Amino acid sequence: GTLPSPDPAGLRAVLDAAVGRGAPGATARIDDRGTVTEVTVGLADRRTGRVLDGRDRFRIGSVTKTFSAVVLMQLADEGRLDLDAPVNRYLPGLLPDDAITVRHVLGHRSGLYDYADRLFARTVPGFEAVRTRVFTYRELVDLSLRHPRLNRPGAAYSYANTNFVVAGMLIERLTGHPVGAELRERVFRPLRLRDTFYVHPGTAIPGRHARGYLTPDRPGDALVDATEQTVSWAQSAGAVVSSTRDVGTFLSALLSGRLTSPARLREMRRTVRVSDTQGYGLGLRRRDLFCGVSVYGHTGAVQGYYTYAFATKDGRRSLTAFATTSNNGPVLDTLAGTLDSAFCGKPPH
Ligand SMILES: C[C@@H](NC(=O)[C@@H](C)NC(=O)CCCC[C@H](NC(=O)C[NH3+])C(=O)[O-])C(=O)O
Repeated sequence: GTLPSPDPAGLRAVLDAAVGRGAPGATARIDDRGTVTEVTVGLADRRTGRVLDGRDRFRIGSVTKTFSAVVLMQLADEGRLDLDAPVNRYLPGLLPDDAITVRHVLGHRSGLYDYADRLFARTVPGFEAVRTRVFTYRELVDLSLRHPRLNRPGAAYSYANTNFVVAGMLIERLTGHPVGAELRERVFRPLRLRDTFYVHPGTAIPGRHARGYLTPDRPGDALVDATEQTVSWAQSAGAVVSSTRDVGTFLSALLSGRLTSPARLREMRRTVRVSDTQGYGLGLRRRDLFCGVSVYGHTGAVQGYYTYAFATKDGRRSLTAFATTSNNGPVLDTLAGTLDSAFCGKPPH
């Protein structure tokens, strides 16, 4: 059916609230079959006072997981990957349990522990300890395997960055190319995503970008400029840099069936329950909004940057929003309101 019109005033109110709760800047872009609504509030750089621009690039964090999943779904379409095969068939001896399949990994049902929980138990020291470090995939998986698994393979949803590190290892093993090269060839170039880069292990965001500020755990402590980091702790789980326009283009292309076969797209959208209003498919989140619309995409949280990137099931309308802080629950919860403004229109009075 037809969606309510987007609510630009509501969108601005949400972004103003996010800035009011501690984000230096926030921006959102709705693309409704070519009709674009864009709202931007606050600063790109607190030191120089440069104001945020809707075209500024930023770190999309776990929205990267959707990009990595697309590469593996394409390999499945090409007959080079069996989603129900054990990961260990392609990466012998990697995981302690042959029963963990590729599908379990892409749906966060492997039970593998999320090493990021340990790395970032103390937010700022944890970040400072890894911000210039370069990890191998194997080191990250080994960090996870030091801990007991959370569930038997396939038995439950338990989010872990480890799963999309394994996804990156699968991409490199199956193609013989680095993840960045596969993302460029299969997604960035075909869709002409000129603001989108897989940046690892370099720490600099290419071109004009928003600076990201990490909120410390202790209230009142100064924000930490987290813009430059290797994101080596995440890589194929979180290292893509992009823009609101490019992420919207990507999600619309994916959900309108331009990146995979219809069968693979159906598999990506087949979700397991995360909560009453949320599900997780393969590298894809589903959120059910109060107005009865379900949207598909991903959230992101990398030091200094929160992202919401979702689109309608057919990809005809997309919303990409980011705020230039992280580790700030009120900002993350506030930013979720961009979905309501984008897909549910004006709230019922
Ligand atoms: C949530 C999102 N996940 C991601 O984007 C991945 C890449 N990020 C994380 O797992 C959080 C790492 C800690 C961030 C740090 N937090 C702390 O350090 C907390 N002690 C921060 O907020 O910057 C998703 O999949 O939806």
